[in-house]
Amino acid sequence: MKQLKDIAKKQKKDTYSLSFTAFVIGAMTVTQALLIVSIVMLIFLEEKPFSDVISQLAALLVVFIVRGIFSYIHGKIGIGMASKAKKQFRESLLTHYSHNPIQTSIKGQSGKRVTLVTDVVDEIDPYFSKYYPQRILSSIAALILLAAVFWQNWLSGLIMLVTAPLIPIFMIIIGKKTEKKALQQLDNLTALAGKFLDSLQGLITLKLFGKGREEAAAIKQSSVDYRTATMDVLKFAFLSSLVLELISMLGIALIALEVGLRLVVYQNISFFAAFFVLAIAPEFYKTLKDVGSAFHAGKGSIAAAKKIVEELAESDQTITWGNERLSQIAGPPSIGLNNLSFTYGEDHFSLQGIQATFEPYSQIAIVGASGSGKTSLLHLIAGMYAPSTGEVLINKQSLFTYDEGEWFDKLIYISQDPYIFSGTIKDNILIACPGKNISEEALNYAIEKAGLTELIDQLEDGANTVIGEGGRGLSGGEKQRIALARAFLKRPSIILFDEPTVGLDLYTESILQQSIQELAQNATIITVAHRLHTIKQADCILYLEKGTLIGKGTHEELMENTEDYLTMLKEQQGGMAG
Ligand SMILES: Nc1ncnc2c1ncn2[C@@H]1O[C@H](COP(=O)(O)OP(=O)(O)OP(=O)(O)O)[C@@H](O)[C@H]1O
Repeated sequence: MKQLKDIAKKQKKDTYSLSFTAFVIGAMTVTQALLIVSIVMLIFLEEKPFSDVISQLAALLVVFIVRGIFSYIHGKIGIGMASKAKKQFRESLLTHYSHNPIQTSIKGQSGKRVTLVTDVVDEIDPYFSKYYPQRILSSIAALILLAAVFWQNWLSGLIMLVTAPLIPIFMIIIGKKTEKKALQQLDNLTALAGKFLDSLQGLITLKLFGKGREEAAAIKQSSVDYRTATMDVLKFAFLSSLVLELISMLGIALIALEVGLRLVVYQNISFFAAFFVLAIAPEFYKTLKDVGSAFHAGKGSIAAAKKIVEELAESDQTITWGNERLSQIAGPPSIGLNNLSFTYGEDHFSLQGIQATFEPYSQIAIVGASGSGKTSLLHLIAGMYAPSTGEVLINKQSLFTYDEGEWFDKLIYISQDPYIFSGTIKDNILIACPGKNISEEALNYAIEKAGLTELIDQLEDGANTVIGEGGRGLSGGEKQRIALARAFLKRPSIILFDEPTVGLDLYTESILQQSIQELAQNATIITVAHRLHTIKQADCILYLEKGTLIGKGTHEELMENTEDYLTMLKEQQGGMAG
């Protein structure tokens, strides 16, 4: 609630505009009642001709129009505030997610995140578009109406004063329950989104394992839970409307009784005052009732804001980069790993005290059994994770003292399964050099070097063929070659390469080896290596076991002095280690 209140308070101009429009609406409501009462009195009690009330009727029309226009403006301001607040929440979430992209993306939960950024942020809307403007309107207009009633008949004013607080008291009681239910509903919605996306992404695996029906049942259960939670929220909404309606009817009935008795039995009130009070009372209770309904919708927004704030508070390992320049340094820098340690969390896998130095233009291979921490080490060198202790040194200076953009300009990371974005082949290659003007020749050179020419020539739209989501699919080898084309276009001075473990086609294998050799002429290459060929030709091999660096040196050196290395190679390569 505080979060939303603060955002609303910051939009000062809008709050003042809302107060002004509320004042005009309140004043117009009183004027409208005065005009209606005087027209009725002139026509029915004083039996004046129609021509005598034309000016009042014209004034009434103007009041209707002014009230309508100001109500419209009031609503519009609320909608504007809602859109600003939603933009702010979306920006905070996107900044949060993009601050440390790797850390965020490895945790999965994409479905939950997409729902938070889209549907949950949309739930913020009613607070600003309904509740906040209505609260201002109701408090200002209700005061004006109350003052008008006190002016004509203090007793009716007193009844209003006593019955009116019942509405906010009831709102608070039911609001507490609603918020809990709304939170539950959002939990179920994010769970449903996560489950659905998960099943969609793993559809083929599920089908192959014959788990389609089971998964469909799980999704059904998830959607039933969401429906139940939604019905719970609606139950409270209906209950709330019913009680608000009852309170306002009770208030109006009491006033009607009091005015009727004084007019007919005691005859101590004028017809004008009685009629005026009866015209104002429904408007007074309506404005309070409206804030009650808007309050209910606003509670959903509070629950949504809580969910977003929780997400924003969840601490990712945020990395702060410095502003030392790297772009002036020609060629690859030296890379040092100084007592580097990292953990995914308490009781999780950790890398411990890695010590190594890589000279410029060297070829480094990281080897070890599956799960020994090779990819994690590569991520640490890339600056995607922050080490728990120790540091990565670039030209003897901590990596994080450098400018982030300049560091990522210098390196390329070729993962085992390069990500293909929805777009053309050309777009997918050009992402290697964002914002740069790349000539056709340079692009064609990269395509040729990556062995993509033949594939592109076969396609009707050539490099403009749409791939990725919504487009043509690509094989694992073709994806690898797209990643290589990115590298040729970028010409990085550091290449981090997670060698594919799955067997690639022979063509891609040979292209991969040739390309890496060519790229290596101008770069330092650090490879998570699985192929004996890569391992053998490395200048330095880091051999990892359960997150610890067990051996370091050339293939021959490790063969000689690290027994586990030999055993691992024999197991991996089927006895061809020598
Ligand atoms: N986000 C994570 N949270 C917790 N543990 C993780 C996370 N990512 C990886 N791990 C664990 O860290 C360990 C090292 O993983 P890593 O991917 O670095 O190994 P690897 O040597 O590259 O394995 P492979 O050769 O099979 O790819 C594994 O036990 C893995 O389960």
